[in-house]
Amino acid sequence: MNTTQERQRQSGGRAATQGAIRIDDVVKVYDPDGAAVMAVDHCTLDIAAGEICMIVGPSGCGKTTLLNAIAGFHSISSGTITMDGEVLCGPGKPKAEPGSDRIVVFQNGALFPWKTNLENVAFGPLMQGKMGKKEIYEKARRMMADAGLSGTENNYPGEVSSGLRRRVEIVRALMNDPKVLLFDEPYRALDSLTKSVMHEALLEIYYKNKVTIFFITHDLEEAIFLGHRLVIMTSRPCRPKKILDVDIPHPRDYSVLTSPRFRELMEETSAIVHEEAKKSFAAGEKEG
Ligand SMILES: Nc1ncnc2c1ncn2[C@@H]1O[C@H](COP(=O)(O)OP(=O)(O)OP(=O)(O)O)[C@@H](O)[C@H]1O
Repeated sequence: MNTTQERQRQSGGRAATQGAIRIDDVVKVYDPDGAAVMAVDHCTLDIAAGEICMIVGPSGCGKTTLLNAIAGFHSISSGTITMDGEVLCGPGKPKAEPGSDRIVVFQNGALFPWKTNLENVAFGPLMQGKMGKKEIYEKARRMMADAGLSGTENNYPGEVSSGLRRRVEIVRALMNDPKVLLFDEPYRALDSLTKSVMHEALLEIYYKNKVTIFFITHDLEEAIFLGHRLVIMTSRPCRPKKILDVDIPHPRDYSVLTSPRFRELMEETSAIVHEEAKKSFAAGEKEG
């Protein structure tokens, strides 16, 4: 079975056909004429369409720098990033154009508190003006229903639980039909019980939408639970130190956490993560 078929099997059937990201020999040096901070060091990584790719690495290693390069928020110094074979940034074009095909999901606090959940979800497409208002609201209601948000359409974000708010934030991003969702440690401050609710919500929404997910985390358990693949980065400057296929089939639920394979994968990876964290600590990187 090839990798795509395997991924298709693992993700529960229908495979995504768009949103393949290739990071090819990317280097990023901040302030090259001054302090010259090298954040990314000849990093190469292929992410398949519809893959949940978890990026794990110590504080300050350069994970967000990579995410920002994909999103088009920052330039790269050399190398190339492509999406579905098209150059996002590379030689002669150091910075990608930000676009609705790659959306950073800002979790917690990014909703307009004075708009209802439905109005928040419909906001982006309404502003873009590419679809009719009726069509947008129909789509918004349908996507909210798919994400378990029926009945909350007319509530304001402050009136629903934080779990439901975060679902609204993801649905708002998905309204733009992105190929890739980018998450930068969305659940870092949450206790493990709340996190587990968030993880299940994210997977539930993912199984219906199958976009590519680039997800940064410090939390190894979270990474193995959610990801098709785990990319463990070196301490700064970052590049993949170990890439691991998480061979636990999707759909997953919380029973996975106590399975022998999950524990094996934790054991296989925790020493590497710990080693890089120690290097990063010794180099004086601070908790971001
Ligand atoms: N605009 C900038 N100018 C100079 N240095 C920067 C800039 N942005 C980030 N850096 C440095 O680049 C390195 C990588 O930063 P980045 O935010 O990508 O790391 P990270 O792995 O996402 O960290 P964390 O997990 O703590 O969020 C850090 O040493 C950081 O201080």
